[in-house]
Amino acid sequence: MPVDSIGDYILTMLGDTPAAREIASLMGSKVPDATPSVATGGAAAADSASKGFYRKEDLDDDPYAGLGGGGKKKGGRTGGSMASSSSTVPAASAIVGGARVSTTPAKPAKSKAKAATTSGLDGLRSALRPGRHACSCNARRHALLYNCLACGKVICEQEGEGPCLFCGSDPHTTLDTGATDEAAVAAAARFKNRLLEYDRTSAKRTTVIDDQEDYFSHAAADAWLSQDEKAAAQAALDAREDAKAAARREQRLTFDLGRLTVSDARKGGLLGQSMELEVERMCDDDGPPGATGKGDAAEEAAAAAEAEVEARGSPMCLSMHQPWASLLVAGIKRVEGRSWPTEHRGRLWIASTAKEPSSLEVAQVEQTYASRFSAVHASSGGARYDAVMAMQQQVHTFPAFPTSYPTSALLGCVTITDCLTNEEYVTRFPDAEENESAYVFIATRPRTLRVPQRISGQHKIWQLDAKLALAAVQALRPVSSTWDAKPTGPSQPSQASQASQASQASQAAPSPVARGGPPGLRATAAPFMPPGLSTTSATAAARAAAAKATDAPITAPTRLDLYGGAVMGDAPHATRAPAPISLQADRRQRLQVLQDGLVLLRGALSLDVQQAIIDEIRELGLGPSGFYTPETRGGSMHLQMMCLGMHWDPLTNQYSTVRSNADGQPVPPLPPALWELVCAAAATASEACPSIPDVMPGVCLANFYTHGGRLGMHQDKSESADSLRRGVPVVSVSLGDACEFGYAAVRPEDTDASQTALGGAAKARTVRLESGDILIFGGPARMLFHSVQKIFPNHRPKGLVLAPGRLNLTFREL
Ligand SMILES: O=C(O)CCC(=O)C(=O)O
Ligand SMILES: [Fe+2]
Repeated sequence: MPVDSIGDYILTMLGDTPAAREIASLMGSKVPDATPSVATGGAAAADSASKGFYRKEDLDDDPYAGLGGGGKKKGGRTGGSMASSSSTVPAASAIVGGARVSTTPAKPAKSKAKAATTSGLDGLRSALRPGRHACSCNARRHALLYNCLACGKVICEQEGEGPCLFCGSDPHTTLDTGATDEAAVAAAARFKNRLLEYDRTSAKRTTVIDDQEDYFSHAAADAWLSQDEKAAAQAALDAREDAKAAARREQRLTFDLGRLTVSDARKGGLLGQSMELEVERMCDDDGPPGATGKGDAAEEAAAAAEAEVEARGSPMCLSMHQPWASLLVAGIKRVEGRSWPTEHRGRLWIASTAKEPSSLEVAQVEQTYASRFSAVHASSGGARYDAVMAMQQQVHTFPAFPTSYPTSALLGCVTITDCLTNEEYVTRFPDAEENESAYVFIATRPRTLRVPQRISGQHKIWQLDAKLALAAVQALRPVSSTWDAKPTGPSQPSQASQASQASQASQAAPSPVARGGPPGLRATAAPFMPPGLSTTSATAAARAAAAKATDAPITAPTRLDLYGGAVMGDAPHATRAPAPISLQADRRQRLQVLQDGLVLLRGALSLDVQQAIIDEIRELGLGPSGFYTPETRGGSMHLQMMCLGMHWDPLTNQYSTVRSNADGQPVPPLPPALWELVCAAAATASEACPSIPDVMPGVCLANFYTHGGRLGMHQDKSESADSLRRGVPVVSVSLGDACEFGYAAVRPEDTDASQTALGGAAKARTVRLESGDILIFGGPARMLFHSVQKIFPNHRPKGLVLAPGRLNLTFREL
């Protein structure tokens, strides 16, 4: 097809639109001059009849529709209303709501096509049909009037003013609604202005200035300084760094190996105290290595005092035959017997003699200790207890036997806390290993040397070379020694200590021990206290005594001493051996079923057993993971708490292996003897109330309430979903002053009847819990709400040694 014809074809197919004309003229067609005023709004209507370009659909429906569709030709004017005009009409101003179409005769196509080309799209905007017609040009072809306020459609001149041809809404109504509401218009204007203001100031407002930078960077990087100030600050910084570097080059340090100190010659002062202290802090008899001592000022003071005593005096050493020497520093053997007493307290180095033990001798001794461990282990719940503790990673294992028993060697050290006559030893340590010597040295905090040092020993307790001791201290390794029974018992000063003191008093110069050191390290008439805890307990005792006088709650950070300032000697039963922790024989006769699943074992514990439990808890409570006052989101609790087995965090309501909300300390294990007691109590309760299942307690919360103490209504529900679902009981042991214990199936202020499904009365009831009672709530009563409403001061068994108040232990299975 010739190119000309293509142009014609385009005009035929696309209609006489300016765009089509332009294309056709580019293709070389002789485009007739449809309108003299393409650029000013004229339409092709006038010439369309002769050229056949004008099509009805193009105008009736959509100006763009003609581009794609065919249709019948239509000649002449489009309607009587069509105005005749040869002038150029400003599109936007002259034509609103109507249309003006030029009737000017056609001019040569070429020049008009050119005019269309030069005028561009502006020229297209004026092609209007008379009247209002729906148009989808989006004001690209016709001049823009406004947007429909209802549907947003772009209204062009072709559509004209009036109800929207798309959605039908009337702009006047729409506009009127807003326009008459002056308040709304003003608010909208304010809002608009605010947005514009935000936009204008956005960069300024969103600039981040890091205030913290001051703390973490030097002045030269301070965002608040000007360039000059920054430069000055940088110069000062450089000068300081230079000065420091110069000073470092001149540093002279003096290591005093005798006094275990490091000093700076220029400054003329001590830089570091004894390096021993660090090692001392790592080792403790009352918990796993590294678990104690940190952060406890009293213990640090004790260790410092011990080191000071040693620094002034001389390190002391005891020679022992193998295999006992190695077993002592390995924490397997816990005491050492001699025919002579000693006044030595504190660190005692242990050296082995030259006598080689036979393999039979070693095997026999090891066997003796292994069987002893099995006996202690079996009496404390054995495998079932192990299973629970292993789950909580608190495995009680027997310390490993030494792999060798070197002779003539320095092996390690222990801390001597006391020297007892044999009679005293048997009374105070009825469960501990046998020893028939006239005097028994109580050894704690065993530590072994990584590499034993060859040495030739002397008799009795002798002075070790200070330099060797200093080197040895750094090679010490703590060992766990928690497997054996802990010393418990009366608080009289040992006769052996008195004998030592008497002999010491007769000497002209006081011994280092008498001159200094914490009370527990001295041979005084102080009550027996576990090593490392003495200062803490003395301070706590003073505090508790003060609290007793004022009956004020004990909130000081010093650990609570459950003896409350009393000494065990005050108690009538104190001279007797501690009772094995078990239930009273007649417990079944005094059992009360308060409701299904809620059982009270009245008087389940004898006075001696109550005291034994208090003693055990007191010792743990004085330790680094002892009693503290928990903070909840609502403030401090009105009690002091210590957790055993796992730590209950009141902020998260969850259990953790360390005291997550307090001091990060690890949690002491659940004492095996208490574990057994709890299993037995739950078993007794379930005999009377079969809805109560067995319990394998993994955690104990010890709460101490002073006379003003209390605990609000709550459920114990931090345990696992499985434990709660099975209704595994909570076992609660009451000691000391009686209390009013409230319980209810629903929280009293809660009227939600759905909760009565918990069983029992919805109304709160109370029961008085006395010292030695055990309350068990499990099965359908497991989720009971309960509270401690008040403490009855001095309502307690006579002779019980416990600070004024109530001690409660709740045992739960996780
Ligand atoms: O002290 C008591 O008798 C109750 C203690 C208690 O409910 C708890 O520790 O959750
Ligand atoms: Fe509770």
